[in-house]
Amino acid sequence: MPAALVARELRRRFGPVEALAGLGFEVAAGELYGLVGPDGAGKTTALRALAGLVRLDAGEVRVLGQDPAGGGEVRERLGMMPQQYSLYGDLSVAENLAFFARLYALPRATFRERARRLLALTRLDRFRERRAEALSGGMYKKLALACALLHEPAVLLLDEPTTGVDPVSRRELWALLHEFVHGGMAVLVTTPYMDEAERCDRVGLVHRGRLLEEGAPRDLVDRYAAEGRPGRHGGAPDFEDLFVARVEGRA
Ligand SMILES: Nc1ncnc2c1ncn2[C@@H]1O[C@H](COP(=O)(O)OP(=O)(O)OP(=O)(O)O)[C@@H](O)[C@H]1O
Repeated sequence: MPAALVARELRRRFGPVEALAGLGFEVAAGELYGLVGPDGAGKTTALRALAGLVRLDAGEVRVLGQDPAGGGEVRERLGMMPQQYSLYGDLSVAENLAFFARLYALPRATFRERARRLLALTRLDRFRERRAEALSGGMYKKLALACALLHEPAVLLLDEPTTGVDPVSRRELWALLHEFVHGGMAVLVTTPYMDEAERCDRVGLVHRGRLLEEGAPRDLVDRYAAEGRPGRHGGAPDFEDLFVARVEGRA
């Protein structure tokens, strides 16, 4: 089966900055893939390119075999949650969902059923009448995720979905993601958190617009440990040790 998401040799320059310098990776249906890297590594630019929102200097992206910049049907099968997700602050939780349902032209009965399920999953059902601007950071992100999932996309792109979210809500958000991935969704997530990287099926370590290393987090750490490197606390190395060593190695 062809990969749900393909990024091939992506290149993009912003003036003197080479944001993407040949980045490539693939994400299968039913896989949770994490792009991990320091600030400015090119993660957001890669995600936006996959959504067809960045003009590339070279390389190509494919979403379910199609070019997302071509518009049309594939856009409808794509969900995206950018870092700054704009909900309507003066609308309630329920009204925000209804707004996005109209945007996706969902039939009323379909919307009702999905909104009910998403509100239950995100545990926002008790807050359906609360205005979005009065939600906590974690609840706001969960509502954004619910809005991005309302049209049941086959592919989901999430840019640092848990930044500013408390540990309990972070855990809930990840549990939700795993549930959707079990259902066959392809999910690409960027994260600056090492513990989150470890929750992905596979991760790509991005630095200066390139992939330094890729694989299942456990395999990457095992490979690193096999090089005879100790962890920062003297014990076995973990993902954070690997990350710091790889990035510093290229500094
Ligand atoms: N529209 C733009 N105009 C100019 N420079 C840009 C633009 N978008 C990104 N860049 C630059 O490209 C580089 C990669 O940025 P990008 O946002 O993709 O990194 P990132 O890995 O997502 O980092 P962060 O987590 O800090 O957002 C950075 O140096 C950034 O300043």
